[in-house]
Amino acid sequence: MEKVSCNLLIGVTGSVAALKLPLLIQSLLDFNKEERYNVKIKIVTTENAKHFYDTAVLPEGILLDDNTEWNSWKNRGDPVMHIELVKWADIMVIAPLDANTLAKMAQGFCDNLLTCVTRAWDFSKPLLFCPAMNTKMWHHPVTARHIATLKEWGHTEIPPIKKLLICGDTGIGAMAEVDTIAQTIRELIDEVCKKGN
Ligand SMILES: CC(C)(CO)[C@@H](O)C(=O)NCCC(=O)N/C=C\S
Repeated sequence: MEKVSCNLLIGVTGSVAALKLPLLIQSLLDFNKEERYNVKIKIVTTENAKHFYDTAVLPEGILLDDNTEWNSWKNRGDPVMHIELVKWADIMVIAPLDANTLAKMAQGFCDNLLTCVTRAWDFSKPLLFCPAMNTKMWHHPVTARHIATLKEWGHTEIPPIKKLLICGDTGIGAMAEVDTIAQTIRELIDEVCKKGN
């Protein structure tokens, strides 16, 4: 059986939808239960995202944050983590992508590990993003402008859905369902990731 090896870089930002991170990671690791997949995952988190999930439920060593970057670079010659991560990744998926990081990406800001990765991204590789925000934020005119900018660059949106949101509003803004995201990634792995070990 020829295995498909794939390095998945998962970005997570400060929407309440980040509570779904452990579920998404488990869904992706479950691919490896099938003989044909050899999926490796690294997670790049923003500081705000950490408010919404429990790091203890994630596999050891999978989570990278701003401190990881600063602790790994001390002197000339040391690897620069955000550049190494761009080289390592075959696919990047940011789930959820909150309004703040969407704006930073669209404007080229890079003030943390996650936005430094996206700012140095290799556009020959797929980058998917799953917006998630309050529905009033979603409908603010700047959101469509930022989404359009990312799409112009060739990034792929997995669109938010309409739900009763945790603040009591009902409307578009909820992150796409984990199954939708996992299935989209699975199809992409088959398409872009190298065959062979
Ligand atoms: C949290 C979850 C996944 C529960 O189904 C869903 O409501 C969602 O994606 N919300 C993201 C929107 C958001 O950040 N709202 C913030 C204020 S209303």
